[in-house]
Amino acid sequence: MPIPPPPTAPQPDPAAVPARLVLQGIGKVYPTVVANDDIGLAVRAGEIRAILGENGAGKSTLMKIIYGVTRPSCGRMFWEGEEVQVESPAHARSLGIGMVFQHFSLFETLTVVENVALALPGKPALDELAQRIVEVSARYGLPVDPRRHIHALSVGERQRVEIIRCLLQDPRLLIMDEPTSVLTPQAVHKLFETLRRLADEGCAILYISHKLDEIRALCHTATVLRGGKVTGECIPAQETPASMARLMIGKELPRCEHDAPQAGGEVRLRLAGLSHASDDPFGTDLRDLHLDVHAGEIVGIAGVSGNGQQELLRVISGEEPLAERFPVQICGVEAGRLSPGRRRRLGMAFVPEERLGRGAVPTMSLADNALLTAAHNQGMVAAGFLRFERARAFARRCIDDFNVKCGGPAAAAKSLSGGNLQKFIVGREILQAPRLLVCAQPTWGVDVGAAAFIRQQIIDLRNRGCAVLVISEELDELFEICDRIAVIAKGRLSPVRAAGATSIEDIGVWMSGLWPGAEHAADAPAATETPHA
Ligand SMILES: Nc1ncnc2c1ncn2[C@@H]1O[C@H](COP(=O)(O)OP(=O)(O)OP(=O)(O)O)[C@@H](O)[C@H]1O
Repeated sequence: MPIPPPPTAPQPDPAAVPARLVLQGIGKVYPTVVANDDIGLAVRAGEIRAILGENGAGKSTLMKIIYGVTRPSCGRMFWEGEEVQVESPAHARSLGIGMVFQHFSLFETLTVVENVALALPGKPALDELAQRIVEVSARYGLPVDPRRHIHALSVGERQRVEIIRCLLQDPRLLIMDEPTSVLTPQAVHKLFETLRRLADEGCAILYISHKLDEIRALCHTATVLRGGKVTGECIPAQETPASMARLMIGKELPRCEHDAPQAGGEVRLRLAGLSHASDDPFGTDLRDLHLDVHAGEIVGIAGVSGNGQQELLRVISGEEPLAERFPVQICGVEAGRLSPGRRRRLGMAFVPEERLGRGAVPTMSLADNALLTAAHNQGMVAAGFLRFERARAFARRCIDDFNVKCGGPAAAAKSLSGGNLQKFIVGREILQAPRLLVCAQPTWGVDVGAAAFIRQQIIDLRNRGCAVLVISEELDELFEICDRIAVIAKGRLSPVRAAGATSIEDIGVWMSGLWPGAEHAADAPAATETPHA
């Protein structure tokens, strides 16, 4: 992703500006872990402060305490000089605290406008509110349609709803927990302009992100957490991404090692003229997609969220079977009508973009979540009986090999920090030694050290002969790991280019639907492929 320009807002003079929020000695103890330990922190009007830390460092817990979602085990909190105990999110909102969550807090069966109405005091008229949503979304470059149902939105679109809902409340302290993880570069740019404007108007902002470039470009100050404790502070503009990564993880960042792809591998995934009408009236129809992914290569599909990625993933995974067999071919088998389980038995593994709900069942243990996708090929079923000890052992391997910080195989999926759950899900799929891995946003919300580790695991898997398809909005990531890259826009697939023969800038232009020959795309189909390298 291109680095947005440095902050234009002057850094507030700490002596002159009163602290809006002060925390003293905040602690939070869960049964298996001390999530926050004696945390002190202050944020002033007009200040944008980053909260940095590895997955599981305690950032979200601290933000949930400020927003009244979780009670601290100890410590004191002062809001504009007065000591407060925030009882609930409604209480936080009445003080002027708004929060954009990492995991969406939206009701799936309600529309955008109904969700927003729930967060506002009183009973706002829905038509008027819908109009305000349209205005705010246009002003801040966060397009959403207020009449759509949440379940029909991509994660990127849901995140826009969360941000708009927050902005409509005119917050005096805005907490953003990884707000840009699935936004496009243009939307990130717009969001930063908005945040700078809010800060200029006196709003204090606490900003959590694993994207160190963004933190350098946006934030005036940063507090670093490690193991639940404050381990340092810095001024991001005076640091490099590498020096901030060192502050966070306490060591140098590993670099991915990427050899040339193996030539001539067999086709493990073929889309053979895949067309599919979305059953959601606001969804994107897939139009005549052609793509081959070979053993021993990683193919990336870039694109702005909401351009057919969700529909494509459902059709490939089998969540939405087709009427015909041939348009989706997995490991040589025409699989368009097969169930997800049958496709997995052909050798496919799958990392969906939503980790809670699709990737894992929040209330189930990690061991039970391992059973859900790995039962058959990891010997967890014998004579019709489930072998729970095998599920526990496999979950333990995922935890150990992917360095998942958690209470063990019996921990509920929802008790893990976002990045740790992502590591678990990616580990669960990779450790099944698939012949084809399809993954969406594989490092969403994962800290820099763990993201580098996951990318290396994907590359190693490809080196062992697996075919990998990665669907992601992170162009940097796609260029780091992919051998070939295509773009999906308005349900069509661009030509596929060798990653070394194209650039982030070209792919960025293609993401708006403008690739060579695209002007004829409305009538002419078949995106052509460059030969497999
Ligand atoms: N409800 C809970 N029950 C038990 N443990 C929890 C719960 N919520 C969080 N934890 C644990 O507290 C620790 C801190 O988690 P937290 O979500 O605050 O980390 P984080 O820094 O926000 O991580 P990430 O960057 O991955 O989102 C983790 O070890 C997590 O497993």
